[in-house]
Amino acid sequence: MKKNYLNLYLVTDSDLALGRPVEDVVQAAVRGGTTIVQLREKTASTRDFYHIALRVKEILQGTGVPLIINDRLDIAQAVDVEGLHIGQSDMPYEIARRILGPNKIIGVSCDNDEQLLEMNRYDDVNYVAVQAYGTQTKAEADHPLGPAGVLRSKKLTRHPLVAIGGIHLSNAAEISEAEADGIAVVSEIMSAKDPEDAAKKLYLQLGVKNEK
Ligand SMILES: Cc1ncc(COP(=O)(O)OP(=O)(O)O)c(N)n1
Ligand SMILES: Cc1nc(C(=O)O)sc1CCOP(=O)(O)O
Ligand SMILES: [Mg+2]
Repeated sequence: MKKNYLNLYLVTDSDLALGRPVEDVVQAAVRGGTTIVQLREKTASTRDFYHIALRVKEILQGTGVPLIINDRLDIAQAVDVEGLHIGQSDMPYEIARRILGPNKIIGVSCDNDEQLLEMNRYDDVNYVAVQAYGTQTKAEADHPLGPAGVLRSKKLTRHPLVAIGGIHLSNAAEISEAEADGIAVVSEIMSAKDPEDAAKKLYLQLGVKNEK
């Protein structure tokens, strides 16, 4: 896996893909510099999610871009992807780690300082995620921190930090400057007319942290 693999984190949502197959958007986004992809398909059936994951895994084969599954430990295992993203209502971290083993990436969403500090108990968390700004994409996301709060979170956590929520071309640089190790986006890439170009432009906002 590449150093700085968290830099430009695409989280998918087929419903926002303007009718295009999610794998086409992923492929274009990776051409544009996306460094990690999470399949987040909240409305897909288990069978559909499984088949999308197989297709996206094939597309990412040989690119060095890890594939992460949102929420679904069973699908992460069945497709043997690189990792799993869990939040505070999902499988507890230590159970997911025990089942997936030491070599998989596991990222954990933290909605407040207590949850960030709780994750500091574990050496092997690969990253934590916090909310940057308000977003239309996830109705339940209601804890935006802004750049100052992202910087504060970075100082509280001992793990790499990903910021997500309302990140677009116009504000990606300020979140990157707030010492986030990665910025995660859904709509900015999934709903872009040209996802490759959208990823390229975002990548350029990340400055020196992108050195490989
Ligand atoms: C990179 C990243 N950060 C945060 C989330 C949100 O996870 P969660 O709180 O479990 O909410 P859902 O995505 O499951 O609705 C994420 N998926 N990815
Ligand atoms: C999946 C997700 N999680 C969030 C959180 O705050 O935990 S915000 C979010 C959606 C982000 O979408 P967009 O880039 O379109 O704003
Ligand atoms: Mg979740």
